[in-house]
Amino acid sequence: MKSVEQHVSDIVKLVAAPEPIELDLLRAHGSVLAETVFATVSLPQFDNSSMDGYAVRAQDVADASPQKPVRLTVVADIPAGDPGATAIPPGRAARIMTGAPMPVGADTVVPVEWTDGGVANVAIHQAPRRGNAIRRAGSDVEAGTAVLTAGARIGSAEMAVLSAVGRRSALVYPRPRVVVLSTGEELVEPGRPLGPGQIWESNSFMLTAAAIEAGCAGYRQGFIGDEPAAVLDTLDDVLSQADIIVTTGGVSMGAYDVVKEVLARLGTVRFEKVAVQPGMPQGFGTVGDSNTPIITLPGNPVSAYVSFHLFVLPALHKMRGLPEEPLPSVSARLLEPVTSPEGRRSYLRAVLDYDEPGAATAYTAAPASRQSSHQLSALAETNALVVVPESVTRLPEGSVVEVIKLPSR
Ligand SMILES: Nc1nc2c(c(=O)[nH]1)N[C@H]1C(S)=C(S)[C@@H](COP(=O)(O)OP(=O)(O)OC[C@H]3O[C@@H](n4cnc5c(N)ncnc54)[C@H](O)[C@@H]3O)O[C@H]1N2
Ligand code: MOO
Repeated sequence: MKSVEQHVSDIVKLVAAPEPIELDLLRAHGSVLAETVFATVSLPQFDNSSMDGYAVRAQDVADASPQKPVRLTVVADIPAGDPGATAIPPGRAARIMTGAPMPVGADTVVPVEWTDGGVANVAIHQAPRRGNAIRRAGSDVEAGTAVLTAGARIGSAEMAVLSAVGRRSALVYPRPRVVVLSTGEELVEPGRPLGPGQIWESNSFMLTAAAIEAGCAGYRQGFIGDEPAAVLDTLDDVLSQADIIVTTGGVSMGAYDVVKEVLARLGTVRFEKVAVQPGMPQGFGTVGDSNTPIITLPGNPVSAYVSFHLFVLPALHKMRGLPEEPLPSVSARLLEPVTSPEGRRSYLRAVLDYDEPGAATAYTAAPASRQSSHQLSALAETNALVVVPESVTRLPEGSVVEVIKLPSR
């Protein structure tokens, strides 16, 4: 049987690294930055007030106290957005709002709470230190510095930085479009009634969500029955919308394993057994004139979920322009004994907990009691995968094992 590493490597080789494109900011959300972004101006660009209050000269209010408030004439009102042309003479104040530029002549802001809030005149009853409540030009970002480096994932924080330095668009690796298609004559759309022998379809929902969680644009094509012509037609339809197609079901040994039958005829898709549990029957290749990559996962829901994380995620990372790195893992102490088939590497669903910071391993792993590949309820109850090597068939409670943390769990 093929090793897990070989299968990961084959699938990663199957997909291409992305070409960068310029995208408008909100469309760039979730993409990976393909350029380093420099600030063309300083942020803030000008000294401004960090509080609503009064712009003054510190020396004019140095003696202010509750017993002897200092009274100043207010000569101007400076809202945020003021062009900053105001000047105050000695012994005068200007009412100033948060974010408004400091007037020429003032060196300090007195918060409104330290005053009587006067409009024509103001009584100040607490002396500020010089420079109080002023945000200096360049105190956030200096002009010419890099604010984001190539490779950054554009989330809400990066969106804030890009727009604040005046960028309307960015050079990015766009999110790969992942089309998810399931097969099976027994499948019924959730929300519709079930007939005898039927089940509600879940794989395409699960994997579309997983693709979106992985930073891709996930599209649920839904599911089709076991009719080869329908499978071919549907694949043809989705080719133009997909950077990669992920299918589930129909890849084992059954008489109706339609994905295998149809794609094997197209010639470029290989079907293999990988030494893994769950997720042994796997396939990958390309379809159509566009040579669109296709990964065919097994239909059992837990097998599809685990194989997505083991085999599809690394490819999606490459397609997003991210470095190839495995999912993070830690060493943990097993809270229950586990078993595993000889010659296959098991990935057992488990709850990983941070337990005793002082102990040899600070983590514990509690394997789910339901480990069969149809027992999908265990997926939502767990957050990690315990790895049991190919040569190991049982491990007692207390064994220290490698545990992979599942993303977004
Ligand atoms: N004689 C053999 N039988 C099986 C073998 C084998 O080596 N020899 N391998 C088993 C393993 S391991 C797996 S995994 C499955 C893979 O089967 P397929 O990929 O062909 O998937 P199906 O037969 O279509 O479905 C399997 C199972 O999963 C349910 N399913 C399928 N699609 C969905 C969906 N979209 N949503 C929810 N549930 C789904 C389906 O009803 C079946 O129960 O083969 C074993 N058999
Ligand atoms: O290898 Mo299959 O994926 O267990 O159920």
